[in-house]
Amino acid sequence: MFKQHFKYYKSKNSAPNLNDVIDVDKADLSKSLRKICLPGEDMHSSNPWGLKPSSQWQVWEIVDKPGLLIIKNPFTLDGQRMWVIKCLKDYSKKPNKRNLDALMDIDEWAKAQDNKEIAGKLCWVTLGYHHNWDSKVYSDNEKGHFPYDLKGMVEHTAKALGYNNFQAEAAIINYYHMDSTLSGHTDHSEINLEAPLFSISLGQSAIFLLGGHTLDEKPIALLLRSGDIIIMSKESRLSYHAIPKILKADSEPWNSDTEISTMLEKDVEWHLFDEYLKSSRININVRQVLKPHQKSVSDVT
Ligand SMILES: O=C(O)CCC(=O)C(=O)O
Ligand SMILES: [Fe+2]
Repeated sequence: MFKQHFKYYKSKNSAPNLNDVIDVDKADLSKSLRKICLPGEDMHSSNPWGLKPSSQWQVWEIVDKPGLLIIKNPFTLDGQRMWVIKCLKDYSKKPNKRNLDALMDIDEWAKAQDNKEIAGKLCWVTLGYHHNWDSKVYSDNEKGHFPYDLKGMVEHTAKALGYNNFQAEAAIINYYHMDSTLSGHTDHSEINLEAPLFSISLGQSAIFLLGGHTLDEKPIALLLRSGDIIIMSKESRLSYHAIPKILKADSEPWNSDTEISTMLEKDVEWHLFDEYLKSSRININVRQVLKPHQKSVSDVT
């Protein structure tokens, strides 16, 4: 079931029909979505993470997939730009682990940008407890610094949803091009499988499939736009999911002309990032690894 749907949406020969794709911007699909009222206290105060006050967020649960939540782009224009720049320029530097390490020694995204071929080869970066792509096991010896800013933004978002004790301890940044896909998988390496998983989309749009605990269950398809945050919690935390297709964005909230960016003058390099985003999507996938009182992976007390 899951694989058929993946193949259908991935198909390059014929453009897939998007009628069944849940889109939070389409009122007629509202029966697929249930509005969530935030249990956390309203976070009015301005924050350093480029997020609008949580009283302005629109949060939905997918009716057929309890525990799968989507926050429709809660970022300001500058907030989106800030996270794009962090993902491309800061987090892609050593000593963070990157797929580029196996390919070349290059360390500056801006330098790599002079050479489009190199910039295009950046596929993933891991932060904090590094995801081990082979063993899929986290280890205390394979742990880097988890950026304070990303930790702050995700834990702030978690609190707004009522997850007061969420700890951001591991992240994968995925860099997609228009023909990239991510096949069906579950994320089950974390010791703490009760903690939700936070996933932030930037740049071009994507079709996200979420099925059940086996590949036999029919997946739902959800359209993810730049700025959207999905949360995989409860029954959906261990469900199969995939990205079968990257779609051209119907708008560019990272270039909104209704909001004035204060970064425009400051960041003369923005055009480099803007150029990259024209044909790319970035996903920040954040997990808690440890149980509440655990100090390390090896702490079994
Ligand atoms: O790109 C996405 O939205 C999903 C990424 C994902 O599932 C993962 O990194 O485990
Ligand atoms: Fe995943």
